[in-house]
Amino acid sequence: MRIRLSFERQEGSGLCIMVDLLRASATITAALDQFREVIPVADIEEAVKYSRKGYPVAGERGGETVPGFIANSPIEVKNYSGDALVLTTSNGTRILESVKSHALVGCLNNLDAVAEAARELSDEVEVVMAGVNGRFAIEDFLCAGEIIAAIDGEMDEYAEASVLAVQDRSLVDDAIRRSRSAERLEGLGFRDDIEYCIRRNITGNVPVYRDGTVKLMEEIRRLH
Ligand SMILES: O=C(O)[C@H](CS(=O)(=O)O)OP(=O)(O)O
Ligand SMILES: [Mg+2]
Repeated sequence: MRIRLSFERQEGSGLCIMVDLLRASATITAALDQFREVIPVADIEEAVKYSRKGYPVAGERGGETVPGFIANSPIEVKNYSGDALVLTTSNGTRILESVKSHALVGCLNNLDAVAEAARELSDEVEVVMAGVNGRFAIEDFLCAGEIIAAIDGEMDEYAEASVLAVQDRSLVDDAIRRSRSAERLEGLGFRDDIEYCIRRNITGNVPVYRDGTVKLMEEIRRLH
């Protein structure tokens, strides 16, 4: 298994895992307990169009919930259910929309499940850290490191660095809690989301982005 780590953009064209720990990856992973699919859209205007058609819509900019939308929050989405949830976020949904073919969505909540799915689907995987508006985000790097360690394969140097960075889980948790993203979210009243996002392996959900929509891997298998 060959594993490479990239920032913000998929470099290759095969299977990738999009990692946006705070919070798009966790929100999508949780939402698929409540919705059959999540439709990621890059801009608020597009989300509003869906909203006018009656779709439930979630999203934020800079962490602040768009007025009238559901928060980009793995905790808050659990209060809603339906066929499809439309989601627009500052980073994660934008990165998904730029993916060339298909992507798994990875976070700490589904760490082992997403690693196992990657091993099953391909002998080569690219982990893509979302970052924050073009800037490196430590929470995505550390989450990527845990996922890459769980996949266990031949790594490029960037991937290896991320694995070396996650040898001590309590240091990882501290760094995530002290991250710029966590500080911003805490200031906006989303402290519980940070604690939720840090939890490992609380779900077997493996979201798969393909053809503009995200569904559970088992749902895609059922349909094909
Ligand atoms: O809503 C979030 O947690 C972040 C906000 S920010 O861009 O880090 O300010 O968006 P996400 O797309 O989930 O990184
Ligand atoms: Mg983020």
